[in-house]
Amino acid sequence: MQFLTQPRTDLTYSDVFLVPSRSEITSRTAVDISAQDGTGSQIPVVAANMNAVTGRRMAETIARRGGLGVLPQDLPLDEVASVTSWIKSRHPIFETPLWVTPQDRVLDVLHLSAKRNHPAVAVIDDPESRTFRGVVLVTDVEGADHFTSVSELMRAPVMTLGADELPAVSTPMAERADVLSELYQRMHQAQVDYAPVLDGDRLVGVMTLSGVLRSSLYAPGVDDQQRLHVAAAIGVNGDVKGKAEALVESGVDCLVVDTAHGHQQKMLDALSQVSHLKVPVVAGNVVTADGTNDLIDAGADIIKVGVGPGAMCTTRMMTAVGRPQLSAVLECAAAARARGASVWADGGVKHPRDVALALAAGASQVMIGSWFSGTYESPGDMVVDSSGRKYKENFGMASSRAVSARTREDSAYERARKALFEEGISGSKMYIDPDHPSVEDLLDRITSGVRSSMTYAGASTLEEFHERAVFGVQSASGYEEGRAVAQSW
Ligand SMILES: NC(=O)C1=CN([C@@H]2O[C@H](COP(=O)(O)OP(=O)(O)OC[C@H]3O[C@@H](n4cnc5c(N)ncnc54)[C@H](OP(=O)(O)O)[C@@H]3O)[C@@H](O)[C@H]2O)C=CC1
Ligand SMILES: Nc1nc2c(ncn2[C@@H]2O[C@H](COP(=O)(O)O)[C@@H](O)[C@H]2O)c(=O)[nH]1
Ligand SMILES: [K+]
Repeated sequence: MQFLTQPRTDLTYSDVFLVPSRSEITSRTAVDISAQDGTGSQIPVVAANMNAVTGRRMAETIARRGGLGVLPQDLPLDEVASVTSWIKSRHPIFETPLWVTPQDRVLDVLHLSAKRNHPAVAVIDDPESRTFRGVVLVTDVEGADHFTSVSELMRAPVMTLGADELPAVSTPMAERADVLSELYQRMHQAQVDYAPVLDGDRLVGVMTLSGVLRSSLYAPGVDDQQRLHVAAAIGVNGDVKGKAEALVESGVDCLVVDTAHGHQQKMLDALSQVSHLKVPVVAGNVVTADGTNDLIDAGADIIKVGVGPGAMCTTRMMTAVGRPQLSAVLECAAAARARGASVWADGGVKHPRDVALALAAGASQVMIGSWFSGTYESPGDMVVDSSGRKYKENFGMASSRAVSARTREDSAYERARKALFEEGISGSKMYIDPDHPSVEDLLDRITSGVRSSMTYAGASTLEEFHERAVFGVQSASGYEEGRAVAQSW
């Protein structure tokens, strides 16, 4: 990468733009956006290890589209093991259905319908047999009496699919896309946007119309047994070796050792406890070449970069410590690349352009928290405000809310002591974008933005994107000029 003119100050994403250059790439779909950092991610997007961001649904959904979810360090080990085995039992192509039984009520359907962006909930006899009975449309339950039973509203689906009609995950991508594009046409013509997938009379999945399209475009992120992959985080305290080994034993594919100040002795000690593990080890957070080199020396494969850019983060206001994120990524990526290691750019991403900039600056992947918390798939409950807008609550991992939950078992004194060092906000409303309510909608926007950005630079891989990128520094009005104008001036 290069700058048009060498900057004299540290910069963040909004401070820069990318200059287009001559391109031989004929289509935005012809570029490869898989991450080359040993994680097997097919798109360079990671869901952050934050309690309000990544749970089982987020990790599953993002892996099906080629990204990676990191389960937070606050989940007990047995819970991580159960979530991991659940994710690994999900189908890499069929979407996971929301289901109720005929005895359930409208209330149950309404509660479930906020969990995924599906237009219907399947009805099965019972969770063991999973014998398929019909569907309840979300539009049918809206406005219905909350205690009406599912059996009264249930209807036959317009279309069902046999599991053997759909391609297997081992089917080559081009062949898979052919089958799925035909299926898309069939569903579109029949005006069907939701089809249960059956094996005999057993419900094994669903395909939504947008899911069919996505499965033809995105390859899932899988382990060596073709099961969806997942990462998990640990902190630097306690029995790091024991915890890390237990996570890997339970099937976690990538380990993230995470603390606010990654360039500290406790982190180096923690890394010495986990470098024998046969999964990629990510460590952070740091913002300097020195920090990057020390963590690589201690055994990390991937360095997580970012102090203070996070939307829930008050570190810079509390301590003045951190560094504008683009410069942090540039410096750490250069250091890591010189050692054959990689960096993840963590925090501060609000638009697809920020992802493109981090990748152009040399990151192998980009970690996103708050933006993803305002989606159907994040773990929080959907709340409706007084004006009828839907939102979810988000909070920082160093906020009093997270710290008081994390230190539940400590003595009152220890809890009070730890509560003093609050570096995050406890309550933030993340509104659901009505046009892009699902994390998959956000992934569509991010990946199409990145693909397009790469072709403007004439790059067919992320490696070439980093090599060819030309950055310019812009004024605040330069940034403003790039924004769309929603009404006349
Ligand atoms: N990327 C970022 O900018 C930041 C991210 N976070 C996130 O918050 C979560 C909690 O992290 P964390 O607060 O590190 O908690 P951890 O539970 O991981 O513990 C951090 C340990 O490091 C010690 N420590 C020494 N110096 C510092 C320091 N400057 N800041 C924090 N701990 C320090 C602490 O000791 P003692 O308590 O005795 O001081 C404690 O033992 C993580 O998910 C982290 O990623 C938090 C802040 C910034
Ligand atoms: N200083 C703090 N940083 C935090 C806290 N919780 C999370 N984080 C960091 O933010 C990123 C995600 O950034 P976002 O802009 O996408 O939300 C996350 O991965 C952490 O590194 C916190 O309480 N304080
Ligand atoms: K911030």
